[in-house]
Amino acid sequence: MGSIEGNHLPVIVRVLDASASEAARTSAVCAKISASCADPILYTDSASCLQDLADKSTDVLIIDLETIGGDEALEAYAVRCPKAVIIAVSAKGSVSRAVSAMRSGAHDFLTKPFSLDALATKIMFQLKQRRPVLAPAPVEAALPKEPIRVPERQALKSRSEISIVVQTGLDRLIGVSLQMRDVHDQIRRMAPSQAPVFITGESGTGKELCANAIHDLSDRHPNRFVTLNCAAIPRDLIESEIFGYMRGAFTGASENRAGAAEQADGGTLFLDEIGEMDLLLQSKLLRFLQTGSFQRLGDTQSRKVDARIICATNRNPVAEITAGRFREDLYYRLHVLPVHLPPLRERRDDILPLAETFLDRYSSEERRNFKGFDADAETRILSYGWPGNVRQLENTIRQMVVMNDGAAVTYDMLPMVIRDQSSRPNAIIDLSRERSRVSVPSRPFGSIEPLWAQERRIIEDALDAFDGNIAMAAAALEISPSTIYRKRQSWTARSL
Ligand SMILES: Nc1ncnc2c1ncn2[C@@H]1O[C@H](COP(=O)(O)OP(=O)(O)OP(=O)(O)O)[C@@H](O)[C@H]1O
Repeated sequence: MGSIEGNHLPVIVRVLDASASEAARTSAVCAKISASCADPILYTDSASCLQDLADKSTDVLIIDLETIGGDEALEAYAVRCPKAVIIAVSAKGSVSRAVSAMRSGAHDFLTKPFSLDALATKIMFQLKQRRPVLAPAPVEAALPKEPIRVPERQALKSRSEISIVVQTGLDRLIGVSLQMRDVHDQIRRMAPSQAPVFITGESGTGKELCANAIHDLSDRHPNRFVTLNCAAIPRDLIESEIFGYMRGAFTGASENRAGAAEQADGGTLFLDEIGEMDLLLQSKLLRFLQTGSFQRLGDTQSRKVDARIICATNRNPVAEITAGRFREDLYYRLHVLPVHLPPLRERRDDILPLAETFLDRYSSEERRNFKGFDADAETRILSYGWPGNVRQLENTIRQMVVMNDGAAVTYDMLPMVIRDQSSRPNAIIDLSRERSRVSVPSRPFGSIEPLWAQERRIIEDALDAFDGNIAMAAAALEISPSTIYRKRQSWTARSL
């Protein structure tokens, strides 16, 4: 995104709407966003918009879904401007439409008629997520003193405060679990190096955020962080996207164009889903890594750039090498600094802090009043398996916020798939197995234990079964963690 890297270039806004008057009205949003905007570019037809998205820089794309033939068509636009903020608008708004548009690449959705203020708020929120406007600072100064910052549940910021918070580096990669503390630590150590980073982890575990954090904490942060998602680009276009092309190199190459490698000169090139690259292109990438030089498609001249490479995959790279789909020599070139992001189900301590952060974020954005989760909702959220990892958790919270309002998220607000855990046996932890590991303490035969003592025994059994992890014990007992804290206090009071 040309103007999104802290160099204060004007924001480039494109609006696609078959109705010229609607497009013109929408483009007036430029006057409302607190960033300097170039003259917005309006389109009433898809073809010219698609062409420009492929060839020219775009920071914000506002796109009418009826004009492009529905939310599924959105993907073709998103692929052409992977760094742009995309706001989908539609006269046929519904939650399923919004969710589907977001799945196809939109960052947000608005139902027509919408207010320009609402549109401006959404754009600014997304731009700030993407553009940490930082004064260049020495790396040490950029390092957060506290590695983890989780919003205090009771001390919610005001909406306006939340919307102007600009998070960078590790701040955005929320995690309090031991595993995530370890990841934060690795990121801090790897950031100053120039060596390639190889990030693995299931889809939605935060690989891109991790790559972003490494860039933000490196001395390359004043320059660009360029992402190329190899899975989102047709295989035969990946080469021209990475290395660029010269006019006439292929049909449709109407002008010379720099690829992602050149755009990332002095900065970081993030190759997401690298496992999707075909073998021929893998050998070109290897040559680029070995020599730092490459040729644009259709060019005879070699070019050199200085871009740090970070790549990510949700596949098992060793299995890919064994299967002959990934070059072993490329793997060893790239696999210098490995980072693995564990799935969310293996770091359950992160679930609540993440859920609360998303609740704050989307309540503020959607102007809702949520302050937290009630005990039942919290228990369900903590015990669910989250096969889609943090992305699924984020989308779930967002969907709940859009659909409901109140002070607390209740169990009934949870989507069916989370509530109805019996339909997804693998999605929940096997509590019976966990419980069977602890022996039940013997009790005197025939004696009646007071209720509080029975409760205490059950809760302590559960805590033992989960190595003292209160969140998991509470999830197993289907009570809120705060109930355990309260009960513990009452036992202490009894024994005084
Ligand atoms: N630790 C985290 N803290 C806050 N948000 C997170 C975290 N991890 C992931 N997310 C959010 O979850 C979503 C998915 O994250 P991201 O795109 O980084 O995952 P990914 O592993 O790269 O996924 P994929 O493999 O599908 O590309 C994003 O919206 C991101 O902001």
